[in-house]
Amino acid sequence: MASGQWLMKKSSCGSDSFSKGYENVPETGCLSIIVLGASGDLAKKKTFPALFNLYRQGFLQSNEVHIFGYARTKISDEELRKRICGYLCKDASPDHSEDVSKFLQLIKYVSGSYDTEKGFQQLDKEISEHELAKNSAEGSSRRLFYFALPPSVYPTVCKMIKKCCMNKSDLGGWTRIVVEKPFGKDLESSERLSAQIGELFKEPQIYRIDHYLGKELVQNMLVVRFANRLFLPLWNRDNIDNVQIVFREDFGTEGRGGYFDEYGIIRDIIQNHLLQVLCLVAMERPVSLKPEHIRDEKVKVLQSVLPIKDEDVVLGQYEGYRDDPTVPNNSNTPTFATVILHIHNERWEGVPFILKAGKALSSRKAEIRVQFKDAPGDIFKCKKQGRNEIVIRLQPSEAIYMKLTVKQPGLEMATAQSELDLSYRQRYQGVTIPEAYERLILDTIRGDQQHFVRRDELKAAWEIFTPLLHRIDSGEMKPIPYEPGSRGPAQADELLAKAGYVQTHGYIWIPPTL
Ligand SMILES: NC(=O)C1=CN([C@@H]2O[C@H](COP(=O)(O)OP(=O)(O)OC[C@H]3O[C@@H](n4cnc5c(N)ncnc54)[C@H](OP(=O)(O)O)[C@@H]3O)[C@@H](O)[C@H]2O)C=CC1
Ligand SMILES: O=C1O[C@H](COP(=O)(O)O)[C@@H](O)[C@H](O)[C@H]1O
Repeated sequence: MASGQWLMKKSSCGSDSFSKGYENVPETGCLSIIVLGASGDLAKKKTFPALFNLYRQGFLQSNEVHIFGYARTKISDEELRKRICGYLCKDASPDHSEDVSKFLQLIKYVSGSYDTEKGFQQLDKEISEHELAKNSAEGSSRRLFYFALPPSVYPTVCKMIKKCCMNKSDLGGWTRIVVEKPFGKDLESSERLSAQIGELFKEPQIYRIDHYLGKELVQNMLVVRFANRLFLPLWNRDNIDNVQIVFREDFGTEGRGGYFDEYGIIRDIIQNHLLQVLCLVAMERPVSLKPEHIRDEKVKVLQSVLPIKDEDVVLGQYEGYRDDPTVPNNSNTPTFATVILHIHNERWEGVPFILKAGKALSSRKAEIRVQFKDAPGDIFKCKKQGRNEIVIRLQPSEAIYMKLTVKQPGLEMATAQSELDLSYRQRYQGVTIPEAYERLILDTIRGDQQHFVRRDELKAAWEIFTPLLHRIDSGEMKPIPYEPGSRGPAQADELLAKAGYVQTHGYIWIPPTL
């Protein structure tokens, strides 16, 4: 098995005001990872593959770790292993297959319901047996519960864990829970869910996962902003004209229509993933890299966002979305939205933050595009060629590039748009960029909450979007139909132009090839 391919320093920022009493948690020793909802889609596609990659790279040691799948479906250990096997070995090299079979042997399945004690007592028995087999002193081991489950069952599952499966943390070990989005449907339901979970678990035990916070280039945002003298004086309303944070998918809801129709694109992508990215683009410099210092700054940005105006919103629904039998024929759910947010503070007053997300569009990509103002006193008459932009391409083809105006090589004094380009595939050849889930699961084991959403952040995020969401839910605001495979409704581009975004016509960034 290869040892860690990607460099990760042991967290030095686990202790903070929220973590009092948790500073001395052991980072070695018996570890049980319990995947609740192990029979489901997320578990097989993301959770187990992330655990496998951590195992393969030596971050999970077979002499310490045991993995339990839990769900109602009655299947054997072997059946669960078969279900997930195909998702583990995408690049099936020969040494890889040995790792796969060793990893699969670490997995045990327990079947039980989510609202009765019997199954959880059985689960506790299995975990304890494993802990005993690893000679772990009672209570000194670590138990990580990953909720790959619909949020409707979170409260009962939390109760059952609290009642039947807790590690005795006062003896040095810990119990942590990782909860997936969506955390509620609006401010009220989210607060209710938070209160229910909060009665049973303390904040340092709760990891609200937003997998966009685990993406390499999202994590790079703070470094680019705060470690480069170049950007420090420019990152404000005096120099930046507008910011776009864009998510595009070139496929529709595909088999998830029932889930999606209840939530829509704003709850699925914008209120969580894109808003978290916005926080990192807009926040002030944190006092340090301690999780609470970072999260404090994120909350301040969210609390400075002004109420959303109707004229700053364009909604869309792709044609054919309602053909899905699990989607009602009269669905008002947006599959596309452009929403402009305004941040009322000294740094950002007057700068539109344009959040755009859509399904069934012409391409798949996620990026942050920071567009600078025009250079004053344009002696080259090059204004029409476009503005300076820094683009952070989250996916695909991770890259950071800066669009600049330069002299066109040749005898003429002509200008052209070009770029300074840091394309990861070219610059970091042979380096594997970890999957977001991989990195975040490792953080939960290490007790680092920096890249997880704190309860007050979540509340502030819902406060921004709840009034708009209620107007959509009640049918007061309607999505405009758009053709699948298109850019979305034309009105969204008109809104962009109105917000001040200037498109560089004729310029296309092409990821460099090796
Ligand atoms: N799938 C994805 O790509 C993503 C999912 N998520 C979130 O992750 C969580 C899990 O998602 P996903 O795996 O897709 O969900 P699934 O619908 O596949 O559900 C997971 C498991 O939960 C159990 N389950 C399903 N519905 C119910 C119900 N109504 N009551 C009780 N148990 C139920 C089922 O197990 P059994 O019947 O065997 O008990 C199922 O296998 C959700 O919160 C989702 O929003 C977040 C990001 C991406
Ligand atoms: O959370 C979600 O994210 C995926 C997109 O994730 P990505 O890492 O592939 O960008 C999206 O398809 C899904 O609808 C949403 O629930």
